[in-house]
Amino acid sequence: MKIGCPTEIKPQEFRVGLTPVAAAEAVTHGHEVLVQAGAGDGAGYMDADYEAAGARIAHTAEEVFEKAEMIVKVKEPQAGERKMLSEGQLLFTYLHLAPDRAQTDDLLASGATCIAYETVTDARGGLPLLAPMSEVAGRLAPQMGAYTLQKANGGRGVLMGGVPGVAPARVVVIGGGVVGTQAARIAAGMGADVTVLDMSLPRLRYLDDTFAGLFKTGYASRTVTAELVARAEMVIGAVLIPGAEAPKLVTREQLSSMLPGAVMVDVAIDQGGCFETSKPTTHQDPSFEVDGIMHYCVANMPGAVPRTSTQALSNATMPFMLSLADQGWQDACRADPHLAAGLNCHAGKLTNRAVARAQNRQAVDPVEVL
Ligand SMILES: NC(=O)C1=CN([C@@H]2O[C@H](COP(=O)(O)OP(=O)(O)OC[C@H]3O[C@@H](n4cnc5c(N)ncnc54)[C@H](O)[C@@H]3O)[C@@H](O)[C@H]2O)C=CC1
Ligand SMILES: CC(=O)C(=O)O
Ligand SMILES: [Mg+2]
Repeated sequence: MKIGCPTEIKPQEFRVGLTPVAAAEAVTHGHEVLVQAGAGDGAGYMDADYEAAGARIAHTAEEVFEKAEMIVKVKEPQAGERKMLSEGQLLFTYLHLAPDRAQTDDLLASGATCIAYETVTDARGGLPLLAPMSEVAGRLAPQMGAYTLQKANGGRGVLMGGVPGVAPARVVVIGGGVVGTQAARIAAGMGADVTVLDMSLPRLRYLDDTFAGLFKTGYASRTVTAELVARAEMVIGAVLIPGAEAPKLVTREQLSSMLPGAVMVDVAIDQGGCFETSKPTTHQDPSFEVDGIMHYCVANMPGAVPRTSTQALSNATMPFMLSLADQGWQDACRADPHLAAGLNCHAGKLTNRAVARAQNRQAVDPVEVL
């Protein structure tokens, strides 16, 4: 199969869809790999590294999109990239379609087959292609939040760990999955007073058994959430209902009950955000203020550490990329229902129920297109 990897064009996105190691693996499997010139620069991979791995360098994104049967990327295709997709082409990347009607329209119109990293599942109920980036974003969230908490950056002027005789910052993490767990670990490591809220009792049990003493857990009822949010210096939003738009768990009205200069880090922003006042921001201009509360809502947080993130993402995507290339998408999805769960669009049809529900559209079962 001809596999193409274009340069990411989302603002301040320096990750790349294929590492030279992944390219070499695909070449060993007998595939042709075409990488856009400079695609790996931001992550520290030079064109020569890809050539040494057996890939060819394309001068433009147009060439990659025109020649490749499968496009491997990181971020959802931007409007200009969507115009270059063609019928029968396979796109393997993050999509986050639920809150993004314009992208959904374009992908359906292209006739391409689109497999979204974030809805591929595993046998333990996890999301194996979202998890590595959730680990990165979770570990970054307290770091970004702590910077935003500094007075000069609009925050309350509170140090995460406090100092002897002065209390640490109170941090509330809503959602105790991959992002939430990593965020809580780092925030606690910085010395903050951390509570993780979730609605899943098995998850709370796991967190309590594993991290007792490091951070506290709480059941995410509206009342408990509102009480803790009102007293927190930092709130980290980390909920997920796979494929669906994030539920709004902190309303605009609640902001007036919060500490002035408190910081809300909405990691769930790529699924629409879990605070009513969130809107997506970029690494260039990451935070904004509403009613005295700072909001950090960068939708591609792992792009800030592209070297770590590219390696972590590629470790997870490589086996799936290889089975798509070796078997073709239909046989690969027939053989692996967890990969089939990643199918979001095929030949103008929407194939993910949660996305269809979020956008009030019809979906067909992926099984029908296999
Ligand atoms: N902004 C960024 O750069 C990135 C964003 N993300 C996003 O972060 C979010 C979280 O991802 P993961 O941690 O991997 O998901 P996960 O599935 O591991 O965890 C989500 C947790 O939220 C809990 N939850 C669901 N509804 C809830 C509610 N109403 N109240 C409290 N808890 C609730 C679930 O029980 C689960 O434990 C996703 O939207 C994901 O797309 C992930 C990576 C990067
Ligand atoms: C998961 C995701 O959206 C990201 O890594 O940017
Ligand atoms: Mg994202």
